[in-house]
Amino acid sequence: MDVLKILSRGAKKTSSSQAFEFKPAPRVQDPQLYHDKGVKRKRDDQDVQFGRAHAEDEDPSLDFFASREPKQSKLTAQPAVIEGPSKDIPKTEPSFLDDDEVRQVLRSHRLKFTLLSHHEDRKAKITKSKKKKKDAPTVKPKDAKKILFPQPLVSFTQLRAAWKLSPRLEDNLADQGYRIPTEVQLGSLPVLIRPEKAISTTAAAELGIEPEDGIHFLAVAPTGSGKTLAFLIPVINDVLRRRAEITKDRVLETIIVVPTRELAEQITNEGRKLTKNTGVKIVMMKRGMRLPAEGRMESEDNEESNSESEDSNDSSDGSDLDANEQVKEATPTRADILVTTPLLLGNFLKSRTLPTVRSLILDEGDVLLEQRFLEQTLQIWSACVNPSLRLRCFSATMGAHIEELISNQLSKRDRDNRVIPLVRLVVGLKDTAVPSIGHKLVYCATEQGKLFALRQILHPQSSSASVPDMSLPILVFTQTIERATALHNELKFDFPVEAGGPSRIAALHSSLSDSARSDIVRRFRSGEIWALVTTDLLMRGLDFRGVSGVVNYDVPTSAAAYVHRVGRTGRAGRPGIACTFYTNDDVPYLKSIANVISQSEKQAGKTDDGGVPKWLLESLPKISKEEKKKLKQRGIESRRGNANKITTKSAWERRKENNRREAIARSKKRKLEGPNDDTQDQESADEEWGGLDD
Ligand SMILES: Nc1ncnc2c1ncn2[C@@H]1O[C@H](COP(=O)(O)OP(=O)(O)OP(=O)(O)O)[C@@H](O)[C@H]1O
Repeated sequence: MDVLKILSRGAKKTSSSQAFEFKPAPRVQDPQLYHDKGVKRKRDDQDVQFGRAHAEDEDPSLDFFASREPKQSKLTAQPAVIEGPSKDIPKTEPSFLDDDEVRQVLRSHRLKFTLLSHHEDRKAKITKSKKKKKDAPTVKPKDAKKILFPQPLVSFTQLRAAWKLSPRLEDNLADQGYRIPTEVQLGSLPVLIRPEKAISTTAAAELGIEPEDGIHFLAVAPTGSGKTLAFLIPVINDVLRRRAEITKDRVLETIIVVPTRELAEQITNEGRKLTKNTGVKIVMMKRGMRLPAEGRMESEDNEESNSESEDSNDSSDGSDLDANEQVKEATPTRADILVTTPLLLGNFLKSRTLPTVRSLILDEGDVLLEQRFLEQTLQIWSACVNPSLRLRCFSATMGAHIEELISNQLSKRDRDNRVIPLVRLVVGLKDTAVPSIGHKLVYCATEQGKLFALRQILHPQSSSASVPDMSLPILVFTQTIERATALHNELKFDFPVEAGGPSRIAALHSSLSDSARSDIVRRFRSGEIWALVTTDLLMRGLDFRGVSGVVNYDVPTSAAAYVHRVGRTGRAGRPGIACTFYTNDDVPYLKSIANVISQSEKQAGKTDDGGVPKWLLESLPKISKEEKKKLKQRGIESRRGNANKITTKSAWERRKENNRREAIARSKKRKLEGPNDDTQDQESADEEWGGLDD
C-alpha cells in the first residue's frame, strides 16, 4: 500500500508536524443551484440580478454587509415609515418587484409556491361524509391547491431595508461569510419574516387568505441548499422583534425538532453563531433538563424510561446524577429557542404544555412524521397550545401522505381558531438528489467484491477498478450497526502508520455513547478522520463541508434514504460523488434508487446514461408497496443481524496481515530507492500530492 497514493486523494501535510490534515472547505462564493437565464429587471436603473450577480458585480469593499446603511442606488427608495426592532432601521423602504419580475425570478430559480388550503380540504371531507352517494360533488385536495407568487429575496442586501431584519443579525450573517442567498433562502425568508409584505394584498384577496396573521410553511429543497438559515433567520428575528416591541423577558418562543442528536448539536452551533451579541439564547435539549412548562404529570417517575430509539442507549451528559435526580433538582432552563430530538422533549413533556411557543420547526419534517417519531412529534405539537403557533416544516423529501397528515393536523387545530394558510415551497424537482452530485452504480458479484471495491476507492492502486475516482474524506453507509462495526474493523489497519494509521477511519452509530459520538463528529469535521463508516443515523441534515464522496456500501432502503445519504456530499453548490454498490440480493429493490438517479441527472441537465444505463433502468423489476414498506423497515434480510458479516477474520489476524504487507512494501521501496536521501524523498513526495484546494 502506498501512503502517497492515499495522501494524494486529498490530504495536505501540515508544516508543523508529520501529521496530515485536511483543511475544512471554505464557504463557497456562489451557493445557488439554478441559474436559468432570462431574468432581468425591467427598469434600467434597477438591474438587480436577483442575488447572485448583484453580489458578484460589486466591489467587495462596497458590500452591503460592510456597512449598516442600505445602498439605495440599486433599489428605488420610497418614503415609508418602517416600524422595526432597531433605531438603526432606515426610514425608507425599497420598492418590491412587480408581478412579472417576481414570476421570472421564481421561475429562473425553479421555485414553486403552492397554497395547500386545508380549509378547502375540510370542506371536501364534510361534503363527502354528508353525501355518501357516488355522484356526490367532492373537491379533491389536488384541486384545492393554488399557485402563489410571493416576493423573493432579491439579495441579502435587501434583508434589512425591505424585510426589517435586525442589524445585529445581519452583521452576524456577514461575519459568517454569507453573501448570496440560496434558492430556498431566496424563497422562504420574505414569506417567513414578513408574510403580509411578501404576498400581495391582491393575491391574498383572490386566494381568500390573510397573511398578516402569519402562515404555516412547508419547504422541500435539495440537500445542502441552506434550509437551516432559512428557518433560523426568521425565528431569531422574531425574538429580537418581540424583545424590542413587547417584552424584554426571555420566553421560550421557538422549538426546533430534529431526528438526531448530531443534527441538534449542529443546528445549535449554527444558531449560536447567528445570535452572537444579540442576547438571544439558543439551547440544545439535554437529558434531565427542565423547561418552563405548564401542568404536571401525575407521576414524575421514570422520566427517561421510555427511551427506545438511538437516544436510549446513550449515557447522560457528563453528570453523575441519575436522570430522575436531575429532573427533580434542576431549575428550568431559560431559552428563547430550543433545539431537541422528539424523544428528549417528549420524555420531559408527558402531559405538560408549552404555552409560550409560537414557532414549531420540524427540520427533516417527513421523517419526524413517520412511524418511528410520529407519536413524540405529535405530542410536542399538541403541547404547543398557543393559538398563534405557526408550523414550519423543512426537508429534502416530502411524501404526499406527510403533506396530507400536516394538513389534517392543522385542520384539527384550526377548528376553533382562525384558519391560517399552509404554504408549500418546492425548489427544483421534488424528492430528487441535488444536481451537483455525480452518481455511479457499481455491481459487485459478492459481498467480498464490495470490500474489494471500497478498498479500490480508499487506495487506488489499480486502473482496472470500475469505481469512480473519489477524494478523501468520504462517508460510507452500511445497513446495520453490526455491519458498520465489522467494516470498520476490517479496514482500520488499512491506513499506513505514516498516514495516521487506524485513527484515520472510524465507525459512528447509535450504540456509542454521547461523548464518543460527538468526538467522532468533531474529528471528522476537523479532518482528522478520513473515512467515516456509519448507518442511516448520519444520513439526514449533517453538514460536513469537505466530504467529497459518499459510498453506499449497502444499498439504501428507500429512494428518500438515497437522496439524504448522498446529500452529505455536493453541498452548497460544491461537486460531489455518490457511489452505490449492489449485489444480486439488491437487484429486486434497486428500481426506485435507479429512478431517483435518472431523475436527478435529468434535472442536472445530463443527457448521457450517467449513473444508470438505460438498459438497466428498463430491466429492473418493480416491487409492490408492501415489499417497499418492509424493505424500509427491515432492510435487505440477508444482511440483518450477524448473519452476513463483512469478514470472518479476527482483528489480531488482520493486524498481523497488515503489518506483514507494510513491511514488504517498505523493504521493496528501500531496495528501489537505494541509499537514503531524506531531502529527495520529501521533494518527490511534495510533487505527488495533489492536495485539497485551500
Ligand atoms: N447563502 C449561503 N451562502 C453560502 N453558503 C451557504 C449559504 N447558506 C447555507 N450555506 C452553507 O451550505 C451548507 C448547507 O447548508 P444546510 O446544512 O443548511 O443545508 P440543508 O438544506 O439543511 O441540507 P440537508 O437537507 O442535508 O439538511 C452549510 O455549510 C451552510 O453553511
